[in-house]
Amino acid sequence: MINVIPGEKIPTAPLNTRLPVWRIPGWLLAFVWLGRGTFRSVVLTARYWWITGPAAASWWIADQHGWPVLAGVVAGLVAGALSWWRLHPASWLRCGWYPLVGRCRRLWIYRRGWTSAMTACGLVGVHGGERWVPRLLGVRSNRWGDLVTVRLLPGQHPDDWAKAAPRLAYSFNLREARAHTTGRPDRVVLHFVRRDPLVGTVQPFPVPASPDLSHLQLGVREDGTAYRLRLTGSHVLIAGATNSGKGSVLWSLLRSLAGGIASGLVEVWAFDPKGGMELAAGAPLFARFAYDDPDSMAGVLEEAVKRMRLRAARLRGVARQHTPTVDDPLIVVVVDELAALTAYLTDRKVRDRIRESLGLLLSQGRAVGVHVIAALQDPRKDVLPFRDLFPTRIALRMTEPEQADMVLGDGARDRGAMCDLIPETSPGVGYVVLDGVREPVRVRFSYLDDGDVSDLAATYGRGAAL
Ligand SMILES: Nc1ncnc2c1ncn2[C@@H]1O[C@H](COP(=O)(O)OP(=O)(O)OP(=O)(O)O)[C@@H](O)[C@H]1O
Repeated sequence: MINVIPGEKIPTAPLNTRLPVWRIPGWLLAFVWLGRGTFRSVVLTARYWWITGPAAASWWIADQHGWPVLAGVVAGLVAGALSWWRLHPASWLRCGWYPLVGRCRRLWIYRRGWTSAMTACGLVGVHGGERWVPRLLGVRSNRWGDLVTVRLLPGQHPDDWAKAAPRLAYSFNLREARAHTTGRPDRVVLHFVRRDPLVGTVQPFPVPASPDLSHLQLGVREDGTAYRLRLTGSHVLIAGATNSGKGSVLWSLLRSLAGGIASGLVEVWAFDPKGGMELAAGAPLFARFAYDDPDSMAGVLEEAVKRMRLRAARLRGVARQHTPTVDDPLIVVVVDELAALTAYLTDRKVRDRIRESLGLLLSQGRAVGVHVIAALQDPRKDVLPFRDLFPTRIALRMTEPEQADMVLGDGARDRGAMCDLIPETSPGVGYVVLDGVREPVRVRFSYLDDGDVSDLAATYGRGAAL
């Protein structure tokens, strides 16, 4: 029997030639090895100049001037570093300490275990019978973690690294890591978390007198920097299981707007279908406050739609984006539990009225300064039509792995949004997608206790409850 394979055969070797046998003398081999060894030593000396440079200088000083002089120079350098740290800690940390930590961790932690970690996590490529390990390009450290830049191998995608990131973290004896894309398509940055800045409660931030609607500070990111939300031209959906801290997101947002509420530039219309439990303490901050009675909530929402339509008619042909003024303020519609209005209501007529109004506000409100901020416990299909109308989405702790994708978009969990793994002991921690950044970012929102909420209402409230 003959096997006939329909295809082109790839020759094992393009040209079969028999090479003559060369006899290489031993002295030539020794010479080549010596040359290679010298070249490698020079490369290593140059690469690790920050170790070889000071070592050579110390040796020279000790040789030329003796050990006491070397001890004096070292003491002087330590004193200089200490005074720099005392006088200007920020620049010392940025330009002195963290670069040194980054170099040491690159050498001692990442370089040492690199090949074994890459192999164990399936990131090694095989080509022509040889194994190729991705190149480690650099390590930058800060107070909270290390940013490790890596060059991708042909055929790799940043998603491969995002999936492997949790296992890489454990390979380097850390708990968390995330992979981020960079401006260059051949690189990824692995963010290894050494100390979690989100472990402790984040205190409320100072209230700006006039809120910057494109940079409202609501929390802290896992690299220790501030998380700022862009409300201009957006609606915000906050999803999370019960006790995940949805209230803290709402209150952080209301606090960041409080200066505008007091000056009349911002009007908050609050809806608390759970009977006013969550939002009642802030009633003086709200221009409208509807709770409990679905019929009255439907009425207030219809009023918001009317305002939006009048404003849209006024702005048509004049401006493409509304600018808030005291006479024509920004309207922020806050809904504490969206599904209670759109899915769980038994009165079908009222539910349809509410659905229609919300749909109109969400689809037409952004440009005319009417923004919806809604919290949601269960991001299932009942609220699906509305979910897609929220450009900004925040996913707190969830009960099911697939819920992160439902809120933040397909593939969000694979890219690092492990909402189901957020511990119950970390309320207010969640994931957000930032403008222009592919991978979700972990943040913790500031927490206002009952006293903070009452103070906020007393200081910035306008007292117009329905
Ligand atoms: N950002 C935060 N930092 C620290 N603790 C928080 C934070 N947010 C909430 N908590 C704590 O978690 C508890 C539950 O928070 P919260 O009521 O905001 O959750 P929720 O998601 O709104 O719950 P529910 O769905 O039941 O309304 C709070 O009483 C508070 O003790």
